[in-house]
Amino acid sequence: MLLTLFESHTHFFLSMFQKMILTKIISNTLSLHKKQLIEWLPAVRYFSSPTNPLVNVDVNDKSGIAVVTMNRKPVNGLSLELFEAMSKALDDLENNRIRGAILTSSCPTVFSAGLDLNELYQPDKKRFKAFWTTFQDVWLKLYGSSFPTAAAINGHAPAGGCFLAISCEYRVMCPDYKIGLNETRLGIIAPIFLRASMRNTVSNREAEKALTLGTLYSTEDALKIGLIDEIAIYKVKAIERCENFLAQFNNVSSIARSFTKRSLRQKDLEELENCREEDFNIFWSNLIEPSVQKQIGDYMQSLKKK
Ligand SMILES: CCCCC/C=C\C/C=C/C/C=C/C(=O)SCCNC(=O)CCNC(=O)[C@H](O)C(C)(C)COP(=O)(O)OP(=O)(O)OC[C@H]1O[C@@H](n2cnc3c(N)ncnc32)[C@H](O)[C@@H]1OP(=O)(O)O
Repeated sequence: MLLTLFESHTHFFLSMFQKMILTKIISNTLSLHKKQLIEWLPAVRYFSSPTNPLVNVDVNDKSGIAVVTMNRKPVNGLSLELFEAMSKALDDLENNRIRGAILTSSCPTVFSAGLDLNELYQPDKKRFKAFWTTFQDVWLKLYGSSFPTAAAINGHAPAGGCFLAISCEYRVMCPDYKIGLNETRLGIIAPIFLRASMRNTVSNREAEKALTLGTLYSTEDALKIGLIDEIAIYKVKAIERCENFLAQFNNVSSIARSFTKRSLRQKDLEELENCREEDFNIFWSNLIEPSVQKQIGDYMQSLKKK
């Protein structure tokens, strides 16, 4: 109660100095360790991210909500550089204690086409290792973020695109697009952390069906199975609906919310934390199989011939 009041009334006005004093007073009063208390304090400093051409972060000073826009034309293929930019943006958001984040895309009809197939085809081991490790980092930071997250899916979201959306806590999608985890259709085995996000979103039975069949769902069918939460007619509306979802947390203690989220997702996060190297080794050895390489190469050709 004390904390909720404290958060709602001080959100915009505290200076860093006041925050230090308050930290001292409250930590003395409640006999809390300073690090624990800092987690409770509201955001007081908003920022605009230094421009990165691949990821734009726009924080609304009033709501404290950040819109994170992926901007790698033509289809937001998830390359090492895009993952690095996302990883950095997620660190900045965490450090600046924003109220929530909305992930979206600047491509008019594609949220993200998933992993950049050029990273998977005839890969160089050193680069692929950096790529895979950064992919893992992005998932750990997005799925485990202390702030609430939502995805405004303004276009197709196959494979890695769907994976980013389901790592968020809420999804609003525009009509007439496709979303799903189609990895098995490409001869690729969904990695451990991707399976965790899917199980956390739809029922275990739907997750099993969707992953083994590699189904790409229409927006309407995705809503039916709970893969998305709402449909919005176009991107601006999708962002608005995500903002409405995030605004609901204004009346909830941020410490209670973030601890609860963390405890629900902890097992999945630890599962990957404990086997990052093994996860890489499994994927690397599968990826360089000649049959898998041929399948990826043929698939890339088929996309170009369209
Ligand atoms: C056992 C093996 C272990 C291997 C481990 C590896 C990974 C495992 C786990 C990870 C999970 C994630 C996996 C993935 O994400 S794999 C990527 C899967 N993605 C797809 O299947 C989507 C492919 N793309 C499309 O279906 C369509 O492009 C689209 C997204 C529906 C958009 O259609 P649209 O008509 O608007 O655009 P185009 O198709 O004309 O595409 C424009 C342009 O972009 C190129 N392109 C498309 N997708 C990708 C991509 N993923 N990577 C790189 N390039 C892509 C396409 O070829 C066109 O290029 P052009 O030169 O012709 O302009």
